[in-house]
Amino acid sequence: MISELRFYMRKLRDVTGPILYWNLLGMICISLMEGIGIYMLVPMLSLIGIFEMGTTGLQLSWLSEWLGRLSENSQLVLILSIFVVILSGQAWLQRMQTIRNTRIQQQFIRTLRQETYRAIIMAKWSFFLQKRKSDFNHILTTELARVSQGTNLILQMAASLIFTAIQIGLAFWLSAKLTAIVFVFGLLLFFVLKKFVQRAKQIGDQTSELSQHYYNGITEHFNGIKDIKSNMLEESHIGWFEKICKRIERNVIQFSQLNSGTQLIHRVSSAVIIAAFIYLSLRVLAVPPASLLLIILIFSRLWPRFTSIQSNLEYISSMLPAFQLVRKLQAETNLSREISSSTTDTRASNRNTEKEIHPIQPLELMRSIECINVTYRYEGSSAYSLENVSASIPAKGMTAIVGKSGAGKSTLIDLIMGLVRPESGQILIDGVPLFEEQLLAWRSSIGYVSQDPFLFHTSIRENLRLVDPDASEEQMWQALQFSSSAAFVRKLPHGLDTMIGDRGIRLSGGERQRLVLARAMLRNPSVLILDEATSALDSENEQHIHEALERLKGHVTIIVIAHRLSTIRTADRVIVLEEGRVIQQGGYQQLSTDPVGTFSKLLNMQAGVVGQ
Ligand SMILES: Nc1ncnc2c1ncn2[C@@H]1O[C@H](COP(=O)(O)OP(=O)(O)OP(=O)(O)O)[C@@H](O)[C@H]1O
Repeated sequence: MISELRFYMRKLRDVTGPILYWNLLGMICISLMEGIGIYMLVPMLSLIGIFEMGTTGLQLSWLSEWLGRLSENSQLVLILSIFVVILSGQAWLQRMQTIRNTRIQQQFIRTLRQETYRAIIMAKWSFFLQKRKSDFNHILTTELARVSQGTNLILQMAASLIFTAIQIGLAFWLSAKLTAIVFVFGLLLFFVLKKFVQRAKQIGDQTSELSQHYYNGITEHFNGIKDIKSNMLEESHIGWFEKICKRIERNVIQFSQLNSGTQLIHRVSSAVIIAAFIYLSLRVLAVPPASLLLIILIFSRLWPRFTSIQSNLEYISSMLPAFQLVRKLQAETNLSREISSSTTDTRASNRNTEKEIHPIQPLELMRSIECINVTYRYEGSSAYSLENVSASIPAKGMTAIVGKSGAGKSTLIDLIMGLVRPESGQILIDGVPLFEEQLLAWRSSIGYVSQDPFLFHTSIRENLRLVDPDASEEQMWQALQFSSSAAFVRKLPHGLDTMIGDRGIRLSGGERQRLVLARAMLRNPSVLILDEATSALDSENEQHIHEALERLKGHVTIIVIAHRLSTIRTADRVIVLEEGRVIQQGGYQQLSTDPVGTFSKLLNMQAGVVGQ
């Protein structure tokens, strides 16, 4: 727990720099002023005649001597004026301090947010394969919000500690003996209540776990809403939701019970201690009433500070799991960084991020992509998804990868794109092994169109400009024409400015894929990889895509994961995969006429299905 706090305090200092020390200095001023303001009550009370400063044993004779030179009225006006000036100044400083605290907190949390987001997004693809995406959403929203709240509490706690130290100092000056007694009682209570702080941490752990559960659950439910509705699974999901909501409620109440419990103990003990003090002072020690008033004054200033420190400690402990989660995720992502040189450094990310991410010169594929004895299995899986795969993909030609579902087509593509690395074997680009250093250059030369194409919830224009912010209107229409999307985009209510995605126009799977194809082409890729949609394209669209690919042949290296073998009639090369192995490769004509080969069987099967 302490190491966690120390880590974040160090980070806070690194992020905010000297402003943090100014903040601490401000706190000291404020507490001094507050303390002086409050303890000025003593001379004021003595003026009113409630008690004699001398009788309290205070070292204030110089003050009373000095004041004695003024008339009684001037004394009162002077003291009250100083009182108002000090407390107003303190209020003004307090305001500045609050604003500075917010600045520090926001700067820190913004940095942490950017750092975490950057670290996640720069991680390797294999990292994402092992993680639930909703965990990232959860950490970037809920847990970071808790960290932000926790940071605020830490700053408050630092203020509280400084205030308390100064108050103790001032109180010591007024009466060392009394202060020491109050202080010892405070410390005693702190040790008695230590286990409450540990319990707060346990409740905080549960909070993190529950909110992660909640987040994952709702993300999954809304992703699968169509299945839920069509299979009438609403009730079971509502049941789950109600259960988790009740657990969250219980968790929050538990913390409130704990926190209010320690507050109660503090208050009750405060009443008991002060009553005991008064009794002892009056009956046993016969302390004069003026000193008694001073006891109450000191006690009433110090005790609430102890209470708030205890309460703050409990809150911070309950937030610590959020700090731990963020730190753990950052550590994991740093280990899974795509390229060791790509930075997650805060200062670097604050600079021109755009340039830092894209300074890469794309590669130009000239001869071929060769897979040599490539073997791969997913982490945690005992079975190989690809075993000893050797295949050749000629540059500027069209290569089709075919095979049944689960044969390993997507895995092979991921390896070729360098998204995952082979367990053994090599991928050669123009005869050169695909090393980490070239990875981004290689990937930036690839245009990839996935089976389930992704478009952002914004206009078509913005979606296209993602890959080339300077693309002209003409270039965009050319790309749309090429992917046979131009006709349907023209018919949309606002053409290129039509909003698409969740709350915009709903496009069909085929239309989405063609738009993503247009986007990929705007990038002018050296290699185009198309994971053909299994069902999204009707025969007319399929024909359009086929024509488009034909037009590209000879200029761009095309790799198609083909589910419909009719699209690849003109492929220069076909690679047939089965259970992670290459069982055939060659030209379309050659393989389709091989009567015993798997490819001709697949062709016959599809022809049979189509013919029915
Ligand atoms: N993330 C993963 N973790 C573990 N195993 C996986 C993962 N992704 C795929 N696999 C396994 O690897 C094998 C190859 O999968 P892959 O997705 O490459 O096949 P595919 O030919 O592309 O299938 P489809 O045509 O259905 O997309 C399958 O047995 C699959 O279960």
